[in-house]
Formats: sequence, C-alpha cells, structure tokens
Amino acid sequence: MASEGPPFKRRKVNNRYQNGNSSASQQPQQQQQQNNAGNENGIPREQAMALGLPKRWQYCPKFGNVIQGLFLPLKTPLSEGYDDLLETQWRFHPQEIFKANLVGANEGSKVKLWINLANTERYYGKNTISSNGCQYLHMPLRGHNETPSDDETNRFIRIVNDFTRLNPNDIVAVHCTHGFNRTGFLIASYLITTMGWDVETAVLEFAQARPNGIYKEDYLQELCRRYDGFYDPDKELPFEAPGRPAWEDGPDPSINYDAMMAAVPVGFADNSDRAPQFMDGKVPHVIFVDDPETRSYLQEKVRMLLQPFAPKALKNEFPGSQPISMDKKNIDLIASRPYMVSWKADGMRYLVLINGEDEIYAFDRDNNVFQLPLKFPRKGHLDQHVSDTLVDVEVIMQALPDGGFRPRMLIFDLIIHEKNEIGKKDFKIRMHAIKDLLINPRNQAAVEGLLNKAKEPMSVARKDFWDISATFKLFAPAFRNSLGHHVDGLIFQPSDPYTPGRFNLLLKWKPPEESSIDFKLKIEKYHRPAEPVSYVGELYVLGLPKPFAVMKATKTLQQFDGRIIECHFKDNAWHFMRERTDKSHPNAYSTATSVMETIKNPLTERYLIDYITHNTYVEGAEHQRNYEQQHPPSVRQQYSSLPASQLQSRVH
Ligand SMILES: Nc1nc2c(ncn2[C@@H]2O[C@H](COP(=O)(O)OP(=O)(O)OP(=O)(O)O)[C@@H](O)[C@H]2O)c(=O)[nH]1
Repeated sequence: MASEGPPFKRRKVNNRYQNGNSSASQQPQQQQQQNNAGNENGIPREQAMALGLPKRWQYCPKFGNVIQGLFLPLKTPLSEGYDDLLETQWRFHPQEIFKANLVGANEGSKVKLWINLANTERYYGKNTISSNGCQYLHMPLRGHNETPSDDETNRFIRIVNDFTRLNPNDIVAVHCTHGFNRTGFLIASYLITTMGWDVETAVLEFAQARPNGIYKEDYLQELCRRYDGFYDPDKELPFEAPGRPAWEDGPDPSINYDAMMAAVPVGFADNSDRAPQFMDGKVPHVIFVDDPETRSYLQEKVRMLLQPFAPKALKNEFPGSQPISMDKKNIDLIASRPYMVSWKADGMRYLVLINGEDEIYAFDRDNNVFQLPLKFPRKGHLDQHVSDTLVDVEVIMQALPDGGFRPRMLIFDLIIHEKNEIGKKDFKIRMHAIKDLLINPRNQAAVEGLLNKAKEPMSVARKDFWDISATFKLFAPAFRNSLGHHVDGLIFQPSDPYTPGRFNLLLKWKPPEESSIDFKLKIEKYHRPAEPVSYVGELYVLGLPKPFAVMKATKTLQQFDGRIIECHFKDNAWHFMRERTDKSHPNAYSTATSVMETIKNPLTERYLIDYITHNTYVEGAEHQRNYEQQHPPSVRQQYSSLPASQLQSRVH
C-alpha cells in the first residue's frame, strides 16, 4: 500500500506549515525572530536562562502512551540550554523520546514524524530531531483560549495521512507546550475524522493515553460542536471534563514520575507474558507467525485487500467489519433496506487470508497472525489452490454426539475471491459464492480423494442467513440445540457491500441476559482495621481512569488479575463469564455505557419479533402476519420448535 500513495515531500509540507497563513506568520517580526531563535541546534544557555521555562511546565508529565500505534503525545522538550534551570529529574531533552520504551507502540515502530504545535521554536533545536532520522514540522497554533481552526485541523489530518501512507507502522510525536489541549484536540479530531470514532471515544482514548486528557472545557465543547453537531452550550458535556491538572501547581502526588517511562498504566492489558494462541490453543497444528517481518507483510496484504472497501485509510488495528448494537433508536434500519438474519455464534472472530496452498492465515482481533493447516481447492481445477482470497469467519467449538468438541470455522462473508472484489456485491451473492467457490470445491475434492477432511484440525462450513421474516424461527429451542454451540444473539446483515471497521448498518442483537462488557480486571486488596483482609475486583474500561464498576473477587476470579474478562450484569451485580484471551483492550467507555443502556432499557425478543412482523417489507412478513392471525400462540410455539433442517433458508 505504501507505494500507492503520493510521495511525502517533506520540504513542500514544511513550507506549507511554516509559511502558510498561520498565527505565527502574522506576529510582529521581532517576536517571530525571538520565537524562532536558535531553532537549528537549540538556543544558547544565556538566552534560555533569560527566557525561562514555559509556564507550568516543570511538573507536567513528559509524555503519554502511543495512541492507536500512531500518536505519541508529549509536552515540549527543552534543550540542554535550559538545564541550569532544572534539577536532573525534571530535565526533558528531545533525545529521551528516541530512547524511551514507548507503551502502545507497534513492534519495530519508530518515531518518524515530529509535529511541534507550540507557537515558538525556542525550546529545542530541530536538528536534534532530524539527527534521529525523524522529520520535524513546525505547525504553530496560538493556543491559550483558541482551539485549532478547521483549516489547521484539516492540515494536521492531511499531514498525518500522508505520513501513514508511507510509514504505516511508525509513530507521529505531537506536542504543544504541555501536550494536552491543542495536542489532544488534533489527535481526537484525527481519530474522529479518519477512523470514524465518536467524539466521546476519541476524547477518552486520549485521556487514557495521556491522563487526564484535554482539560480545557472550551476545547471539549468545540469538539462536540464540530463533530457531533448538536452541542447545546446550556447542557452539560456528554463526558466529564477533568478540571485543571494538579501538576500545574507542583509535583502531582498521584504521578509516579520515576516510573512513568516504563509503567504500563491501568486500563491497558498486559498479556505480553503469553504468546498469542489461536482458539486458546484448542486447535492443533496451528502455527503462530512470530516473525515480525512476515507478520507485517501479511497484515499489510490484508490492509491492501481491504482498502478499496474502506471509506477511510485503514490503520494497524483489526480491520474486520464490526456491528453496532441494535436498540430502539436504530431498529428502524431493518425496515429501511433488505436485511438478512443469522444467529450470533459465540466463538472467536478471525479474518482469514487464503494466500495459496499452505498459506492460509487467520488474523485475530489483536491482528495476531496464525497459519492454519486447511486446504481450499480451486473450483474447476481441484488440483490447484485458491489464492488472494479474504473471508470473515467465526470459529466455534462444535459439540459432538460423543460428548467431545470439534473446532468449526463458520465463514460468514466473502470479501475478496482470487483478487475479485466480491465483497462489493449484494450479500446474497456473497453467500452463494462462499458455497460455490469455497465449500463445494472442498466437498468435491474430498469425494475425489484429493482432500482428507478428517485429517484437518477443524471443519469448515458456510454460516447460513435467512430473510428477516424468519427471525422468530431462530429463537426456537430446537434450532438453537441443533447448532451445537453457544449462541449469544442475532446478527442483522444488510445487503450492502462489506465495510471494514465499525459498520453502522450491521446490527447485533443480544438478549438482555447476554449483554456483556469486556473489562480489564484489577484485584485490589482492602484491609480495614479490625476486619479481615478482603479483595475487590475493579473493572476498568478503555478511556475511564477510574473503575467503571466493581465485583466480588472470589478465589477463581483472582487468577484473572490484570486480564481482560467478559462479564454480564444480573441481579444488580457483575458476573464473570470468561477470559477474553483474543483481546488485549477492554471495551471503550462509550460501548460500556451503551451496553448499560440496553440492560436498563432492553430490546426484548417480543419487541423485536413484533417490530419485524409489523414493520419490515420483506417477502414472508405478510405471510407470517397472516399465519399468526390464524394460529393461536400455543400452535405457533409448536411450529417454532421445528428442527433447524426445516427452517426455510432463502439462500440456496
Ligand atoms: N459480522 C458477524 N459477526 C458475527 C457473526 N456471528 C458471530 N459474530 C461475532 O460477533 C462479533 C460482533 O459482536 P460483538 O458483540 O461486537 O463482539 P463480541 O466479541 O461478541 O463481544 P464484545 O467483546 O463485547 O465486543 C463479531 O466480531 C463476531 O465475532 C456473523 O454472522 N456476522
């Protein structure tokens, strides 16, 4: 993908920012000169002593974690010229960034672009940055009470997009004076505009990486106004503004300044002590691809294959299509366009790249790569193998009659077939193609003795979908039982093209009792005088610096300290369901609050069926409505318990 983008012309971009219509370029010449004094190697000591430290700078934490593998927020470093104004502990030279162990950075990534948003270049010499193989850009923003303008924000986004096209794995360091408000505003704007995040998630992600995030309320208001478009100044912000930081007035006792460099802050999972496993290690002969170069090559290949489907540039995260929760506000979508329905299989999600014979690779939600021992013979040429193909799958553990389990890969979407962008076609066509181009050739090869399926460590099948008029049949206990694996809801699939990332037309419905949140668990020990020691499980979500909830820390739970756990809410308490070994981040705060909303105001099975019966215009709805009128509920109950084989599939 890197070679496809326009070349990143440093000098041109540099000029654009330094000579453009910026606030700095309008300053009186004398002040401009002072601001830019010594901008090559840092200003001399005497001048630094005379100018002094930036206001409220000393105790401000130096830098945060890398956000989305891309942005490193930091305060402005100061060159050696300022050393005499500071004890060693508080000095912060630009070189520190290039030596630091950056939390959240992708493997092998480097800081390769450095954007100075401060309204001056007097703090350090830009040669220190470029001598580290990093491009330096000065993009002065006035700051104080002025939020970055639309133009400034768009320029920042353009620069970063240009950069990521050529350096998909590397990091952009961004600083203003303290690295909170202007820096946070632009990074959040990027996450919202380029990655399709909502304002709240972007603001909280930044706060998580650089506690406690953007603290100027007018900056937060402007983000809401600009991107949510409905901000009402008389109403409270949809999230808590953290207030002025304690470090402005002196060392903040809650910050461990010494440990900051190496610390893994609360809210981030640290699963690094274990090699990633495919299906928790339950499938034999699967190989974890641990060579970083092979892994990046394969991840890049998937990104390239998916790029034509993405409205925005794809980043390093798992690029599979993600549904949003169905609720009473968005349920109307299913009446607005053709939809199909399927059960939501509760296994593990993978994108699978069929690159050629012995080159089948699965990508988990953390973008870890595994090589699978499966075969996909080519239709019409069974001695050849499918290549350049990408499918979306859920792998489940299928119950067997003898009481055992066998892993089963359920293919629910075909995105690319042999370089053909089939994912752009109607979903029904994709469903047919899965059967025709992937499943049937496997079956035929087995019949002809070219493929021994029994020797493969997992079975492969297409996941079936039906017109939504059949939704009520998916609730039938006999249907559920026939599946042989756990189901945690329904998936409503629009006929629209495959869309990577969060896809607002793809809906998931979960019964209230299946609604769950993935938390990062932290076991805390409490010892009150005259009371026995007790343990509490604190449940963290991404973007909230304090626990979202707490739960009882039983002995069983304690072994999951520091891990990601999925919990559901019942009888006013959170209950452990399972460890999420396939995820290294908890759910975002906004996801957690929306799950809480569905728990409080549930969209029940009855509501869903009634809605579909009365509001959707698909073939069969009319028939079902007539049927219901003619048959009393007791008879309907019998009908809905028909075995799965008698459910009428609309996809043949
Ligand atoms: N798109 C799609 N996803 C499916 C299907 N069947 C099961 N899924 C799974 O449902 C997931 C989306 O539901 P979520 O609730 O967002 O994910 P989850 O892993 O079940 O739960 P969270 O960890 O809480 O996000 C997908 O990532 C798949 O793993 C299907 O037919 N289509």
